[in-house]
Amino acid sequence: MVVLSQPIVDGNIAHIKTCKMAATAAKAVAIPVVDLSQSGAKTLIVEACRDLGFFKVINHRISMDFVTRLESEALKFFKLPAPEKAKSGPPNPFGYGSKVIGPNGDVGWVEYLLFSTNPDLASRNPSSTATGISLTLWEMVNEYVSAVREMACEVLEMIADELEMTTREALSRLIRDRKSDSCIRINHYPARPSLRALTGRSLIGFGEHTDPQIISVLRSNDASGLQISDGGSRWVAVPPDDATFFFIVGDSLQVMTNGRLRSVRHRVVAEGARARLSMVYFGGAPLTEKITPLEGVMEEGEESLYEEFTWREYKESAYKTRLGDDRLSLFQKSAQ
Ligand SMILES: C=C1C[C@]23C[C@@]1(O)CC[C@H]2[C@@]12CC[C@H](O)[C@@](C)(C(=O)O1)[C@H]2[C@@H]3C(=O)O
Ligand SMILES: O=C(O)CCC(=O)C(=O)O
Ligand SMILES: [Fe+2]
Repeated sequence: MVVLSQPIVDGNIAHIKTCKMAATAAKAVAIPVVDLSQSGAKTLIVEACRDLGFFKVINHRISMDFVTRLESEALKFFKLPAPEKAKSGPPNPFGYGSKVIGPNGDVGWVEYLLFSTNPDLASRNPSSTATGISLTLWEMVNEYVSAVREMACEVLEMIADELEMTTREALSRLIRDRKSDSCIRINHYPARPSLRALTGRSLIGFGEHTDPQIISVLRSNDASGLQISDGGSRWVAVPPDDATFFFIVGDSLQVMTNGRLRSVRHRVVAEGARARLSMVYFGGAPLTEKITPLEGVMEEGEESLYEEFTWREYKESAYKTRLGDDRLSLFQKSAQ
């Protein structure tokens, strides 16, 4: 028998949430575009981080040819038979996962690879020898992380500069640190063309959430699905753009700027017609680092909106929450 297409994620979808197609009808909000080669970039970045917590960059100097090759290599992994992929799982939290997101019962129409880039946690990544993950994929992911981290540092330095922090490196040093607790996730949302036609609803690929780290850098192929919250009750569809990188403000950056920059809720709706592949680098602080408003940002006499915590404390707390929970509210002073 010739297998023309294999079910990339196994059978039953009954437990995955759906949303009405109407909810996905995008409000016309322009996604801010920042040209990194322009002198006014830092002002535009900070404006976008205050308004939406989200923007995309052009003229970023990362080779798109390399990124496309990495994407094909990742797709080769996702096309492997399920038992081969399962050798790299279950995610704990790192490794291959299918439908299950995190440890607390969240599910979505997604399969993924999640790796830590923190050398101290490397032993928790799937071992490169027995997993179905090719050596080429490992090497390319590492090279990608280095390039994207550098771009994230450049952006964080512009933010520090614009907000008049004490040094340009006040933020970037945290993710340049050898002990930076960062990770990379490759998400694959298989195509499922019949669903929308049959039910008029779309499957939730990755439920709504904020990213806990400082900043996330997202790149996807040209399949749609990503939506961001406008801060109110509306979802804004983000038109895919495979030549750019999207930046997402994380909870830690919201705290370090005492709420000036805001972490944005986002989700992926698996629209079904085309498979979506996204790669997200999450830039996090070292585990022992205090996540607290930074000097230079605060006005005289201004108090922190948050209790003091380390990244380790925040991360441990985050991993006890469901994906859509408001994790920061647990640390908000007004909450007590
Ligand atoms: C449900 C969960 C998945 C998550 C850990 C958590 O308990 C809550 C935060 C989730 C999140 C969202 C952003 C990133 O994709 C992620 C890797 C992260 O750091 O926080 C995931 C976690 C995960 O998938 O393990
Ligand atoms: O796949 C995407 O486009 C977004 C995924 C995401 O938000 C995440 O992995 O945290
Ligand atoms: Fe996210």
